[in-house]
This record gives sequence, C-alpha cells and structure tokens, in this order.
Amino acid sequence: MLSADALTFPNFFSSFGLPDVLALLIIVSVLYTIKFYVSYFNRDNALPGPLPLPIVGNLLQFAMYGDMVLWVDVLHKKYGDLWELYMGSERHIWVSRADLVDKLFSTSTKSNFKYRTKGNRALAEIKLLDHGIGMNRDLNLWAFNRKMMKLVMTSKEFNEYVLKIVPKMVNEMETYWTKLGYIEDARQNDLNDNVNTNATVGDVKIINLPDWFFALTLDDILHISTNKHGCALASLLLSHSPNSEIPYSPETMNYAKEFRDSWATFMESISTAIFMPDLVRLGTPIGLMKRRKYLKNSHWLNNNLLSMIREKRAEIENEVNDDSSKTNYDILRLLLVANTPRGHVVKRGSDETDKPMSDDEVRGLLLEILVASVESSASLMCFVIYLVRHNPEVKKKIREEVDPLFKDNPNGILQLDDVNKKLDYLEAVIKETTRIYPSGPINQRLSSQDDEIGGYKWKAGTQFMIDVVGIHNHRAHWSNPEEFKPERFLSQSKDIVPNSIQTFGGGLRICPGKQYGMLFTKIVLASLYNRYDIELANENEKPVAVYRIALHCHRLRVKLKKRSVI
Ligand code: HEM
Repeated sequence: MLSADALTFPNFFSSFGLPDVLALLIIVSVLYTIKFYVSYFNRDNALPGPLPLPIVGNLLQFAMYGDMVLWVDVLHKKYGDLWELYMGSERHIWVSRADLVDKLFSTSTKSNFKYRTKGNRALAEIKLLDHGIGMNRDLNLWAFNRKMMKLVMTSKEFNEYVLKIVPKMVNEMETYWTKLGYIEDARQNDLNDNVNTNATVGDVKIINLPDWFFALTLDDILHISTNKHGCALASLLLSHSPNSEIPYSPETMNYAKEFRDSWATFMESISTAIFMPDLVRLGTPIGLMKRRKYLKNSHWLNNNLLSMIREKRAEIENEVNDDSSKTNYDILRLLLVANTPRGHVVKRGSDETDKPMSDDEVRGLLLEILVASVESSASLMCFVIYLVRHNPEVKKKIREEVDPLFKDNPNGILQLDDVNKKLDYLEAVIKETTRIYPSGPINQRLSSQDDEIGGYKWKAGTQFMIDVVGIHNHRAHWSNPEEFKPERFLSQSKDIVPNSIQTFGGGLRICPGKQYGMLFTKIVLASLYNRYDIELANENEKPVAVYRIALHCHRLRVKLKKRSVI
C-alpha cells in the first residue's frame, strides 16, 4: 500500500513496488475491457458474429481454426448472409449473398466503394501502396494505370504476341516432360482414349502438377511482359535431372533464379504485410527480421525492374525503323510507347496533358502484373484438371470443341477468333471451376461515404468483406451448388443472378487482366486436353489448396498419358 507521504511527486513513483504495478495493470485492463464491451454492445447496426476479445478481436478464434476460408464458411452458415468479425480492433462487415454485393460492385464513377482497403504501413514499405493498381489509393493514378493496362492487354499486337509465345512455352514444358520420362505413350501400351481409372500399364511417373503450372505461368508472364527468360521450367527440369541439356546459358539461368527467388520473397512479403499485425511486425525479433529481409528484397526487385525499363527505353530509342514484323510486343514495350507517336494515346484526366508513363509508373504496373497473374492462373488450371478428371462427360465435350482447332495445325498456334469464339464450352468449364475454387475467395471494399447496405446505414470508412465462397455456393443463386456443371455458364443460360459468380471480381475494380487470364488458360488447357489424358495419381485424393493472397493449389499429383486417338 502507498503511504500518505509517498503521494508527493516524485516520491509517488519511487515508492511504487511490483504489486502496485500489477494492481494498476489489472485496474487499467478491467476498465479497458468494460469500456470495450460497453461500446461493443452499443455499436451501431449490431450484426450477428462471434464475440470479440479486447485488442485482438476475433484473431484468436481465427488462429485456432487455422484456415480463413473454411472458418468463414462455418461462420456464414451460423450467422447468415450479413454478419461481422473483428480483426484486431477493426470491425469487418461480411456479405455472403449476391444482392448485398450489388452496391459494392457498382460500375458508376460516383460509387462510394472505389477503395479496396485502407492499406497499411507494411504495404507502403514494399512499394505496393499508392503505386500500380490493386492497392493504389490515389484514384486518379489508379484509374489511369487501369486504363493503360487494359489498353495494352487488349491490343491486337499484344494478343497476337501471346498467341505465339504461349504455345512455345507449352512445348518447352512438354519437351522437359518427355526428357524426364513423364509421358506414357498410350499407343505403345494399347490403351484406348477413354478414362481408365485402373490403368497400371508401364512404369508411369507421378508429377506434382502445380510445380509445372507455376513454372509455366511465371516463365510466360515474364516473357510476355518483359521479353526476358524466367527459366523456371528449365530449372525444374534440372532439379529432377541435373545433367539435362537446357537452351539457356549459365548466366541467364543464374540471373533468372535470382529474379524468381526475389519474386517468391515478394509474394511472401505481401501475405505478411496483409496478415501480420504491426505489433508483431515491429515489436518482435521475428517480425523485425522479416521486415529487414522484405525491405532489402523489395529494393532489389524494384531496382531490377527499373533497369529492365531503362534498357527497353534505350532499345526503343535506338530503333531506326519501326519494323513491326520483327518487334516483340511485350507489355513493357507497349507501356513505354503509349502516349508517344509510336503507341496508343490515353488521356490522364480532363485537366492534364497527355504524357507518356514515367519509369516509376511503369515499374508499379510491371510489379502488379507479376504479383497478380501467376498464382491465380496456375492454380485455376490445376483445379480444372482435377474437376474434369472426375467428370469424363465434360472432358469429352472439351475435346469435341478443342480437337478440330488442332487438326492440320502442326505448330499448335491458335487464332484469336478461334480462342474467343470457338471455345465456349472450355470457357464455361473455367468459370464453373472458379465457382467451386475461386481464385479470390475473399474480396474487400471500403466505403468512402456514408451509404446503405442490407437495410443498415453505414458510416464512411466501413470495411466490407465479400464472402465469395458463400455466394458461389448459395442455394438462392445455384441449384445443386455442390455439383460441377459447366452448362450453367453456356450463353443460352440467361438466369444467372448478377454478382453470383465472381471469377474476376466485379465493379470498378474488376480484374484488368481478365481477357489475358482467360486467353492464357484456354490456350494451355486446350493444348493439353488435345494431346494428353491426365489422370490423378490417386483418384481419391483432393488437391491441397491453401489461401494466401489467392487460392493457391499446392499439391495435385497426376500421371500423363499421350492420347492414342486424336
Ligand atoms: C485467370 C487468371 C486470373 C484470375 C482468376 C484473376 C482474378 C482476379 C480477381 C478475383 C480480382 C479481384 C477483383 C475485384 O476486386 O473485384 C483481381 C484483381 C486484379 N487482377 Fe486478376 N485475375 C487473373 C489474372 C490476372 C492477370 C493475368 C493480371 C495482370 C496481368 C491480373 C491483374 C489484376 C489486378 C491489377 C487486379 C486489381 C484490380 C483493381 O484493384 O483495380 N489478374 N483478379
């Protein structure tokens, strides 16, 4: 106990013992807890949801559950279509039905939901906040960057370049599969073209498909965005067979490895920036160690992207004639020539003169492309392979569509019109796959003005979370949602509820890479279904999927068989 004499300053503190400190801490904690629950039980628009704890909110319950996507599914079933969670002290309003998303996905330029999140310091430190697109809070720059990306990625030059490059990449992957003895020749083994779940002929090797699809997607995106070699496929070949011959020099392989490692660390740093609270990031040795590593890595990656930009600028400036037949229309080139006499023109805004993009703006976009495209496309293709394998009728229909396009087409290059207009069924398969395995199972929108959602008035700054899995499986929108039925998405089906399928998100922030994403996945899948039967190593095994910033397919073990009859 404190004596009366001790109550004069500074004696007051010097006479403070450990029990007094503890008592004070307990009093402060109790008062804080009372204040927290008084304001919690008196909050505006009280929605159902798990009871939060002071400071950590519902983070402990989440940590105990482990998997965010599964946990959200359980909470949706328990609390209904509009509910809430506290991540730390931040209140999140979750929407699990399509009509509740309508306003969030408004395409009006007056929408109150143009922002994704408030962002945080960790994202700013790795140069993702207020650059590029996804995390950009400068709405003028965001709109301009989106327009530039869309313009480039939907241009004729770029699409023709993609049609040429993707089959080359697929061929490279197949060459390595052949070298590694992964492809069983069904003709030699007298296997027919039908699904044969008991095929045990020959010494068939099992491969983990995500490893190859990630390497393919990474090599492809580096090539079409910068015209550089990623060498991820070649490196995968060497990891299985170190003495194999590859078409790249040791210098190219070394630099590509450094670049790929840096990209992987950057992807890890984004997840950490989103999910690790600042308290841990800045207040613990492990948090500080990670922060140092990520800052160093972001510096390296961004500097290397800037060097590629300067190199390409010099290359373009030194070109005497614009000989389009010899030009590689990679994204970097198209971005650099946009708003110059050699490229397309895009207005920056009503009061600004049109000008070309700065090196830093192009860097922001390139980084965004590398970050946003690989996981989504590669995982999506794995999930297609898994679902189709369990639905032989679907495979048959894919082949009926795909095979004619490769007939008398020895180099396997498809025409843009064919991919866009003659692969409707494959497109429906891709959409139905994303209904079951959405690339972005959780999406977000932040309100910038007071607005009404679900019959409640919400203040500006409210964070809305979109439960994409809940919506994609909602019985109000889908009959028998557990069934894989691509027919739901064929053009004659007019009864799809708006926003009940969010393959590429929706509204003003819908994926700007969606045309390219669809083009790439269609070309790769069409080529593979035309040439192979892809069987699961174990027909009862499900793909192992983990939620990072996208739904990531980690493991899907398959056997490859060359088709006997095409
Ligand atoms: C099949 C592959 C892909 C899928 C399934 C996919 C899916 C998505 C989804 C669901 C979103 C969230 C949209 C929203 O908030 O409403 C998104 C955003 C985005 N995606 Fe994709 N994506 C794919 C490929 C790509 C590619 C290839 C690129 C770039 C080359 C790209 C760039 C972006 C960017 C920059 C955003 C942020 C848009 C913004 O905030 O304004 N994506 N994507």
